[in-house]
Amino acid sequence: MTYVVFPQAKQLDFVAIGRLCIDLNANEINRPMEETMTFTKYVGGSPANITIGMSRLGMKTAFIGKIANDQMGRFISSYLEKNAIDTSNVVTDYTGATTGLAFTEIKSPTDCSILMYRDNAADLKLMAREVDESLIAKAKVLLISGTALAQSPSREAVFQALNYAKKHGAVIVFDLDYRPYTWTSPEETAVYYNLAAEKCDIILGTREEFDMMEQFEHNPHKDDKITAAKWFDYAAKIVIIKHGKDGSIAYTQDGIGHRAKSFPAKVVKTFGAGDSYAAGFIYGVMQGWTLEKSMEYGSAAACIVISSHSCSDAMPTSAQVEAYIERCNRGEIIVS
Ligand SMILES: Nc1ncnc2c1ncn2[C@@H]1O[C@H](COP(=O)(O)OP(=O)(O)OP(=O)(O)O)[C@@H](O)[C@H]1O
Ligand SMILES: O=C(O)C[C@@H](O)[C@H](O)C(=O)CO
Repeated sequence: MTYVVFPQAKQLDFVAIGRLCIDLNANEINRPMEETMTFTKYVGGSPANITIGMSRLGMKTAFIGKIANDQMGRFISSYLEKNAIDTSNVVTDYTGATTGLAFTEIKSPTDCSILMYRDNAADLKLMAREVDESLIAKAKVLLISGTALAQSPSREAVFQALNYAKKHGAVIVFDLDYRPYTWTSPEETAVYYNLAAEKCDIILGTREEFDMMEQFEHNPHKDDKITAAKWFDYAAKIVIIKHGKDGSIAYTQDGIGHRAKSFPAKVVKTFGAGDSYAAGFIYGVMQGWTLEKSMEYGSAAACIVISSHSCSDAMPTSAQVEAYIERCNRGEIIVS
């Protein structure tokens, strides 16, 4: 059963818009930030990570975003280029904005948090007029991510990208990626998330992210099926609700909830799971696979990333995902 039809004639597989930043991941893991002395630098930001993941899986990708006019900004653009991502629409800020930094604290494999430095962040300065219509016109998929909606002018840039994607028939994917620190109030957040979600074909988020969007609605038991059903009255064809290590469920317009098996992982840290899952899942549905197989692929990609130190750098190739699934099937990954 095909739930989403991708415009196959287009030359670019995937373009994402939004956050490009730096992750500084603690080297001394299993201790609090107060006791952490050294960090390793990686490219970060959820949509950037997903694009890197798509590129590693062999897709033709591009990114739309804004970087600071400094060494960090140049590090980000050169990393994207090394990963075969088209950066022609990654523009540079000249107002003195800085690159967002995410210091990650890894207290234990299940207790991780992110300490953000995002004042005057360059990625949120992207303007609607800087979004290249011709790039979106040639893309099969546009991915938006919620954090870029948090402030103007980046918010308008995302809505402009959505207009172009609709005009040119790209499939639109919304990764909710809710990071409270860049928003001013829960009401503002819910309003803009809902406005954007109305336009999207595939919506991916955690239960908690959908709870945030539903704060003015009646879903007392946080029922995934009720959550998903709302979006089928708009543009959605697939709504995925993620539940961490308990896996995920994908709802389709026919009311069916599709579940896939999840895999064991020797977890180093939990962040990055959602980004690698998104890359693996979108890759799968673009190959014409069943939702179950695509979700399984996303889950295996997520396991690889959460078993690693980084998010972006650990994004797997197809060979790595397939090898991981085979190792799991042979019972070689045992989690104590
Ligand atoms: N501990 C785990 N063990 C195995 N698989 C996991 C684990 N945590 C997450 N996953 C896989 O990754 C998918 C996405 O994880 P999760 O629901 O935590 O997303 P997320 O909250 O968006 O991630 P992130 O922490 O990157 O924001 C899950 O559906 C599951 O397949
Ligand atoms: O910007 C953030 O919120 C942190 C990201 O850079 C980090 O890579 C992550 O959280 C992955 O999902």
